[in-house]
Amino acid sequence: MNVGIIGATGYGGLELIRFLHTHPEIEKLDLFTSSDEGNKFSNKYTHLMNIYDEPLLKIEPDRLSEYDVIFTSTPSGVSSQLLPSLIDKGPKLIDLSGDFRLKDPLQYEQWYKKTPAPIEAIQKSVYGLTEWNEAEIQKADIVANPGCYPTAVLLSLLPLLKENLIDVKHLIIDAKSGISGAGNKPSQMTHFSETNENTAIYKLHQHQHIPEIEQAINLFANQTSPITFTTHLVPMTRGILATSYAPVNEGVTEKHLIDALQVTYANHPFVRIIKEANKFETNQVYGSNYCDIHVKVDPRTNRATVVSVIDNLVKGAAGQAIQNMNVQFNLDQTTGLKHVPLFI
Ligand SMILES: NC(=O)C1=CN([C@@H]2O[C@H](COP(=O)(O)OP(=O)(O)OC[C@H]3O[C@@H](n4cnc5c(N)ncnc54)[C@H](OP(=O)(O)O)[C@@H]3O)[C@@H](O)[C@H]2O)C=CC1
Ligand SMILES: CC(=O)N[C@@H](CCC(=O)OP(=O)(O)O)C(=O)O
Repeated sequence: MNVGIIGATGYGGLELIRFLHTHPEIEKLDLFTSSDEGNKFSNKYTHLMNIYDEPLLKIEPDRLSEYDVIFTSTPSGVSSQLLPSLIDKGPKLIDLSGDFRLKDPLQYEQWYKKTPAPIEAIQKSVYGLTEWNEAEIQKADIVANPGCYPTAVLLSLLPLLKENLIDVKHLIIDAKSGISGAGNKPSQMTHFSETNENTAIYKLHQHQHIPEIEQAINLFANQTSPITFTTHLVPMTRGILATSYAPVNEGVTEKHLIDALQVTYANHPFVRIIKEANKFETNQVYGSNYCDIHVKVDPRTNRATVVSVIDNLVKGAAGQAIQNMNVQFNLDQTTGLKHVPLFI
């Protein structure tokens, strides 16, 4: 397969390169830039020296239809302009940004504060939460890869909501992310002296992943309710830990919750249900495409605590995007993604 990455110089792009480099079906991998045309990729990223020494390519929309797959790993508002004219023109399109995730363009405008993609393109896009939407992804010309937080949250909650085991109306989701979640463009929020020795809550009640999570809960679990979702920035590079709290419904025990998770993911190699967790931490999935989930019911409050961890750049971005590509091309989902987590 011939693959192009737009946004190759960003954090998501770098992870796409890392996994696609050893993917057995990739014959050609071209790296595109909007700001650094002609520069040798390894000048910028020395860890890829002798591996990707080719110059970065200029984005020429007319030539993108030559590829089998185009990944866009660009800030919001870029792929909404670039991809619509490529739909049905040959390449499978996989967008890592939020531009094609929300089905209601008004919601995109409200939460992203940007102009939405054309409605026809939004309608053709398929939400790429692989474990929950495989049949649609397989047929899709354009995949909207999920956000990092929604991936961690939805994988852990959907089985419980779908079986009506927990109460969505009283659901509270508290999530924490490493700083690479904010991309490689420095800002006041991500500056070392602002993040080191610090933990911050941000985008309170305004996070763009709130409507994405609500939309997916409706689509896959048939439940409609506004959710409470808060995000925190913690001083680490990678990782998301999402903790959700909800009352269990009448007659539901911890075993019911564990069974629902185990049954749902029995044939999904990247989701690991951890029954007994003396330790449960972001580092256990570092650098890998795993999502680990643990659940416990507190008998004193009758509330379930559901916790999940992912690497935001892998299962939360590039890894899941490649998993979706594998599905689109009828390959085993794990192709090119069998890396075990790094011990750090
Ligand atoms: N970081 C994360 O954990 C996750 C990120 N995402 C989403 O994925 C997307 C990429 O994220 P991330 O890699 O972190 O972001 P980065 O900021 O690290 O990288 C984005 C890249 O996009 C390129 N770019 C910027 N403007 C344009 C433009 N106008 N046209 C074409 N390319 C452009 C830049 O490369 P150049 O200047 O060379 O063109 C840049 O390196 C974002 O939408 C993000 O929200 C989703 C899930 C997780
Ligand atoms: C730590 C941090 O800043 N994380 C980002 C996640 C970015 C992302 O995945 O957002 P998209 O919906 O645009 O893809 C955030 O909270 O906005």
